This record gives sequence, structure tokens and C-alpha cells, in this order.
Amino acid sequence: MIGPSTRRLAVVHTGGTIASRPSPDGVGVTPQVAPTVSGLPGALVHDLRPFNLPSPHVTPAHMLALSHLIAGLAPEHDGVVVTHGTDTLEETAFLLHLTLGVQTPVVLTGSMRHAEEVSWDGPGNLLDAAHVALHPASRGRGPLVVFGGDIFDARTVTKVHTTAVDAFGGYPGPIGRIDRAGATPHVRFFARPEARPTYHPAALTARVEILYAYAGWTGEGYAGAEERADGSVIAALGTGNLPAELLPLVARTAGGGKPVVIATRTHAGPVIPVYGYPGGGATLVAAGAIPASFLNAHKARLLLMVLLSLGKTREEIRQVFEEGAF
Ligand SMILES: NC(=O)C[C@H](N)C(=O)O
Repeated sequence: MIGPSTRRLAVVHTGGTIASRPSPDGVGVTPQVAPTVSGLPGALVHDLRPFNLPSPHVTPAHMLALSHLIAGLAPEHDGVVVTHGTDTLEETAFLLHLTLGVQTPVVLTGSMRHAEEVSWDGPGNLLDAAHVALHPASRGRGPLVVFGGDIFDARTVTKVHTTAVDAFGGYPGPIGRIDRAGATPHVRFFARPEARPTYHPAALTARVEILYAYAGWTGEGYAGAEERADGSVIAALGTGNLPAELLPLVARTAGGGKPVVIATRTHAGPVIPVYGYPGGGATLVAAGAIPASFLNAHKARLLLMVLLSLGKTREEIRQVFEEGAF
């Protein structure tokens, strides 16, 4: 029976391993049946299935469509859970973080094992996500990722393992934790992410490519990306350094007005302009490149796509990255 204390939960299923089983054609594992939340008395669950994809097939356009869908669901629900494949889960979480301005908790989760494996982690992660989404303390913290009992904010969470059940981490780490004693959930938060601006692009029309730096890179692949894209992100070395050969290339692109954002392929820490040797971070910034702060390359790409799609200038984009307005 629906009463005044009935909590309303929307569960938006998008595919991933949490919806997967061995494929009927015998080739690997594919998304098939979305899981149902079990063990949540006193809640009215509204299931939605906007798409059913392995997350490597999820695009920024899907992510923005999800953001619009959730913006419509939020006022009518006490919490929203999104089930998602883990491979690009952090990108969807970050795009939601950038574009959703709702107070209603939005919690993403998934699984690392499919429904026919002995260690299927789908039901536990889904129930944890539901409890966190319906918990009053989750309100106003921005989109969250719940995995293996840890609660992460969308800005810093990243996938850290290809197969382990505790597949998510990031720097500086979880902002909370859910544990269950029998049917009773214990949700505890250690931190509240700062309020950040939200952005409202109608569509993600800008093209942004990522280049990955390595020892001995002399710019292979650079010119093609420069020509095709409206902006680029380089997963550079350490604090944001590149081989010397890249400095004139970056200077050419930035001088021509297309933003070049420098992220790092190192797994934690900021990009800062320390080094003055050719290709060092200080020389790249002097040549017009924009440091990505603490964002990894794929999150920096989404932010750059959002800002370019809104028609922001290179100076406005630099300001957003510099001030951490994301
Ligand atoms: N664990 C997973 O969900 C991985 C899967 N390849 C996906 O992202 O769709």
C-alpha cells in the first residue's frame, strides 16, 4: 500500500555486466536482463530501461540523454539509481555531475560478475545503491557511485581494476560507506563534496580527442587529431610534461585557437607547470595549453566537450579548469 511514508525510488537500467548473462550465441557475455532490487521493503520502485548496452557502447549523447531523463525523474522521486556497465561508468557519473543540478540523490552502480557466476555482486551493489539513494544524508552531494560498499563522488571516482569486485577507487578515496547488518543499512558519510556549477548544453556537438603520451613520442597521430577535433586532451607524463618534439605542435594548435588540455597518465595528482625544459609543463602552459587540474584525461575530455558545446572561448575554458569550476 502506498502511504505518506512510502519512499519512491527510480531505477534507471542501462545495461552492463549487472544486466548480463552468457550470450545465447555462445560468444562471451552480453547485456540481457536488467536486475530487480530485492530486499527493500516500504519503497515503491519505478524501473526504467532507456537502453541496454555494454558500457563501451555508451556515448556522450547517451550520457546527456540520461541526464535529461534523471532531471525529469528527480522531482517525483526520493532517490534515483542508475545501473551501468563499469567500463565507462565514471564518465557517465562525471557527465551527470557536470550537467545535473538536482538535490535528489543519484547513485550509479554496476557489477563485475554476471548473474550466472558464483560471486555475482549485482544484487548486493544494487541494494546498497538503493539504500544510499533513499538515505536523507545523501541529498545534495551530487551524483554518487556505490560499489563494494564504498561511496564515491562522481568527480574523483575511477575504475582501478579490470576484474576485482572492488573495482572502483580514486584519489583521495571514498566519501562514505554503506554496510548492512542483516536488513539494516548503515550509511555513513565522511565528506560532502563542495557545490559546483552545473552546465546545460543542449547537445554535445563538440569533437574532442585524447592523445596518450609515451617515452619517445614524437607526435605520431597528433596532426590528424588536431585537424579533426575542436579541442584535444593529452594524457601527458607526470605533472604534465611531454617530449620536446610536442612543444611546437601544442604551440601551433593553441596559437590557432583550439584548446589543448594537458592531463596526466599518472593515476593521481594534479597537473602543474613545474618544468621548464622543452615540453615541460611550464613551457606547454606558456605555449597556451590548459592544465586539467586533478581530472583524468577522459573526464577532462567530457568537461571540454561540454564547454566547447556551450560556445565558451579558450580563455573562458582556461578559467573553468583553473578555478576548478567543475
Ligand atoms: N563490469 C562491467 O560492467 C564491464 C562491462 N564490459 C561493461 O562495462 O559493460
